[in-house]
Amino acid sequence: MLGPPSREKWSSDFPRWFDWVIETAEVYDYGRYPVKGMGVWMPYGFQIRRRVLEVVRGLLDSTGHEEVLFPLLIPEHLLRRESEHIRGFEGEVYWVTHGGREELDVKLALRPTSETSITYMETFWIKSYRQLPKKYYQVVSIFRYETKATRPMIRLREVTTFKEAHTVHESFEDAERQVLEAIEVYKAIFDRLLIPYVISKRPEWDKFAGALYTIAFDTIMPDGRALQIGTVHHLGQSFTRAFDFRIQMRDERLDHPWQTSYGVSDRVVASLIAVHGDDRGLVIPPSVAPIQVVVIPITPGDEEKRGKVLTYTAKAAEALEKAGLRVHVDDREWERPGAKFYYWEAKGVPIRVEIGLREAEQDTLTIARRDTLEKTEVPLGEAGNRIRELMAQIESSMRERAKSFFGERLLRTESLEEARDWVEGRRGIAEIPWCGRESCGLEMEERVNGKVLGTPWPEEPVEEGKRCPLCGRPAVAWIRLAKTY
Ligand SMILES: Nc1ncnc2c1ncn2[C@@H]1O[C@H](COS(=O)(=O)NC(=O)[C@@H](N)CS)[C@@H](O)[C@H]1O
Repeated sequence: MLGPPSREKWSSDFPRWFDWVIETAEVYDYGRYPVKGMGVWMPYGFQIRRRVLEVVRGLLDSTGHEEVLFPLLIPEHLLRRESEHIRGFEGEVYWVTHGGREELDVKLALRPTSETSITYMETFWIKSYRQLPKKYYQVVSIFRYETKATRPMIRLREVTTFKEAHTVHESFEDAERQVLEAIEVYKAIFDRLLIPYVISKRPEWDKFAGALYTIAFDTIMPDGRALQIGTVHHLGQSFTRAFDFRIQMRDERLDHPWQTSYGVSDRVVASLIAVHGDDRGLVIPPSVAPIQVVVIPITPGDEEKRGKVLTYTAKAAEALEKAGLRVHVDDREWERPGAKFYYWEAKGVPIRVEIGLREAEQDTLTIARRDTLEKTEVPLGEAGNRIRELMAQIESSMRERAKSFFGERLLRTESLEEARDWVEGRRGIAEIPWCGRESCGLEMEERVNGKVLGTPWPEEPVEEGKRCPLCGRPAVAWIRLAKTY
């Protein structure tokens, strides 16, 4: 074998690779639906999305979150209740102004996110600290009139896989504890999907509208640009004050409770596709692969031998299904084996099983793993266990490969020029010492020609003597910059 598939196109022209792979693997149809920034989940992609959401829901449900479902439409007066929030979203809101031929007397927003609608209903549901903490979440479509370049799954105007969690607490500290829990949940989600990330505290000038602070997860795309794949916000009492939401506190006082919110979106699927792909297509982690094993019979011309192969194929598929594997037999008559190999490699199926006359006569299976294309032959009787072991090996080698790729794209330097070359050169994230002042932070964005992602979370001390390269003051933190999506 020539070794694992190349990643030339995958890294040299990532946006085109991404468009190619989601179309070739029949994951997502983007660009043909006649509304900008809105795409269609096709059956295979919808299966991947469903399994990713199973991971997300599983981790939220097992940490005391309750799933809810709120209306899509938010009346203008609710959306405008929290001034910072509406200022942050003013330019991005879609409005509904008519019902049929009638003009509506109240404009209705398509939710850009749901802090306002959820806080409003919480004022009816929650009266006492005894009911806290409350942890709601929903998986919905949200709508944002994005003006930056829209991209499939990565920057949408209808974000179709938006998991938003909203929590209520009796104190700032308990909300802070919830921020930590949300970060642990997000770490678990991305670890399960083998997606590497850095966690940063967003700078004051780029936090979520209405939040006290924002903690963000960023991964790095094959072209060296960072992608924000999850965010956790401490909302303080911003929304509870705006909605005059008071409850009876432990000391009998009436006071405003404290909130957090945290979200992930279609970008989780986008980063799963991007981080693990190669020039042949998707490489899907076995745990979320819709099909884990595709069985391809290689039938000789002779009728009798063909029958032998197909009978054995059915027996093998049944044995693998009995072993609890998600199996698909590709017995399409009109496709040659080679074309089938490419078809299923593009779809990223972790394991391919080839069955020809030899396997049928020797009661064996030839197994090819998608990530490295390596082949082995195993007796049918051991195949279930061997494939399960192989899938575990695939997960850990995919995790390692993603981690080492990511590690090579983090640079720590005291030189602004080196940081600029790194970011300009789409090499990834650069970290430089920072004095903590906004003016220097914004100046660095100019000089490095990148976006400030923030500072490491949890906070890391900066060694003695490190100075901000712009003003010379002692550095209080390393600041991260990168090209971003
Ligand atoms: N236009 C978009 N397309 C795809 N994903 C997006 C888009 N806008 C935001 N996201 C994703 O959604 C996550 C949460 O969005 S957010 O604005 O940061 N936070 C909120 O809306 C809070 N209400 C927490 S749910 C982001 O971290 C990002 O990964």
